[in-house]
Amino acid sequence: MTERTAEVAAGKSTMIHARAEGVTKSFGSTLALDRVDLEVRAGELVGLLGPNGAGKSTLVSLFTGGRRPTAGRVELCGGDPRDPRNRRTLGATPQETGLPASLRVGEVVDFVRAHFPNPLPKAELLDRFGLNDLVRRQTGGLSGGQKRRLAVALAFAGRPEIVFLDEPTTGLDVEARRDLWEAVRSFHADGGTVVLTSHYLEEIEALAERVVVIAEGRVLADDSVAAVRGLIKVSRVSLTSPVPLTGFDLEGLMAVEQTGDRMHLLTPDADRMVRELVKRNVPFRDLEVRPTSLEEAFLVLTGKDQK
Ligand SMILES: Nc1ncnc2c1ncn2[C@@H]1O[C@H](COP(=O)(O)OP(=O)(O)OP(=O)(O)O)[C@@H](O)[C@H]1O
Repeated sequence: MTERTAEVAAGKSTMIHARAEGVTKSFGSTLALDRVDLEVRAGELVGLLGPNGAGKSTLVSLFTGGRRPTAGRVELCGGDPRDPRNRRTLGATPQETGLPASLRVGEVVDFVRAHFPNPLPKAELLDRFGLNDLVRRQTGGLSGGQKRRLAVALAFAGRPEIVFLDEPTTGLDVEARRDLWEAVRSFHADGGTVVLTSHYLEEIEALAERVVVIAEGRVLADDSVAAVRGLIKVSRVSLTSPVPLTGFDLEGLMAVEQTGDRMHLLTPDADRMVRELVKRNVPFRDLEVRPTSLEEAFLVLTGKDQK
């Protein structure tokens, strides 16, 4: 166990690896990030969760020095992420990675490792990310999932202290996804700091202890996985009723949507909602209950789906 690992294991680490303070980023008239505050301490594994266009990739690109904030301050390892000296211990996999098509997997790994003073041994890197069988293959001929695995592996080539993984498992099959999770877990167990983005709470749940929920450029929640699960656990109770539901004052109703003659009631507790409907003598037929998607839960959370 390294000194840092021991410190992290003992919960003593207060070192901030990445920090955003009042960060705003605009692209023309699009406000991608709106006064975001976030601190990532050494040894943490943080999941950034949010729907499409929430601002996750933009935040990652600010932390990794790819972009500059419009307002506010971003720090990586105590300094400006745009200064290469502060990126020496950084590893990153952006959402889309351009790999030189004519180079072989082994050559790309060699090329990236050569940029670091103390890289991970090639065999270990290939092994951890299941790339052994692909070493002699040109990257241009790899499948989307294989390219993704290589791109994520490259983030770990220089033995980083902190890695940013932007939707690392997109396009991976179940087995490859599990292998990748295992590699991330083992990096974290050795004291590494991880920030990963995802659309899926399940993915973040499999890895992270802390979830930062982002929607429309703002941090909506920063909490444990269990707390966030409670926050975004929304069910949809659908029914057909000959009468409008307004006026029934149903307890636990977060929002109502209508498609044709079907009414969809969004609620944190579907059982209670069904009891409410019966108690208040609401006439209904064809009752159906299902969990909502994360996107729907976010609409409710951001107040876009008012009753
Ligand atoms: N280079 C750019 N030029 C213009 N608008 C941009 C640019 N990059 C991002 N945006 C906009 O900023 C907002 C946030 O985008 P971002 O890619 O950060 O979201 P995201 O949460 O990563 O989404 P996804 O999950 O779909 O990748 C979106 O409205 C997007 O269209």
